[in-house]
Amino acid sequence: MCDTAIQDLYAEEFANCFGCGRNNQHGLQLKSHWQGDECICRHTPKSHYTGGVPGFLYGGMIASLIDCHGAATAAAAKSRESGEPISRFVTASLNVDFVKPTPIGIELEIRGKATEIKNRKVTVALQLFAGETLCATGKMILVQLKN
Ligand SMILES: CCCCCCCCCCCCCC(=O)SCCNC(=O)CCNC(=O)[C@H](O)C(C)(C)COP(=O)(O)OP(=O)(O)OC[C@H]1O[C@@H](n2cnc3c(N)ncnc32)[C@H](O)[C@@H]1OP(=O)(O)O
Repeated sequence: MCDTAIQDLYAEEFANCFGCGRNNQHGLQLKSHWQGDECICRHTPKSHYTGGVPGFLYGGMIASLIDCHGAATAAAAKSRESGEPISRFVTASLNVDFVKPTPIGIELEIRGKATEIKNRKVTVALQLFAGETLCATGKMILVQLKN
């Protein structure tokens, strides 16, 4: 696994995101790492992010985890393909399927893979696991910000 998180390579002006900005002291500060042929993010949500039934995670938080990790996956995949430094991608489209209720209290693992890279546009497929259980999947289209 690469030691440096993708988000720690974002330019300073793009490092303020609530979900993954290293400069956002009130945010989740998610970290994503390239491993093999995919990108991995691990996070244990706090209990107040419940969806209303204690012990289960709010769907909006699930979407946030997928969203930020998808952006990191796109940035890493594009950088690996082009040989250029990590750049910032933003979400143009985000689709989430909630497969099973997601428990709070255990570490979640989100796995991302780029399925298509076309110029500034990257398509990413994501899976969110709680232990061995697949709880959600995502499909995203991300666009590289222009310089
Ligand atoms: C300090 C500098 C500040 C800079 C400001 C940054 C603001 C960042 C915003 C804050 C974010 C904060 C972080 C967050 O929270 S990210 C979550 C929230 N996301 C946003 O707020 C993004 C808002 N949208 C936009 O800014 C623009 O629409 C973007 C940048 C996404 C594209 O507009 P842009 O003019 O750059 O590109 P383009 O229109 O030439 O498209 C390029 C390619 O992508 C394809 N495509 C596009 N959309 C879709 C779609 N929905 N489905 C399928 N495909 C889509 C399009 O067909 C084309 O493909 P192709 O025809 O070449 O094959």
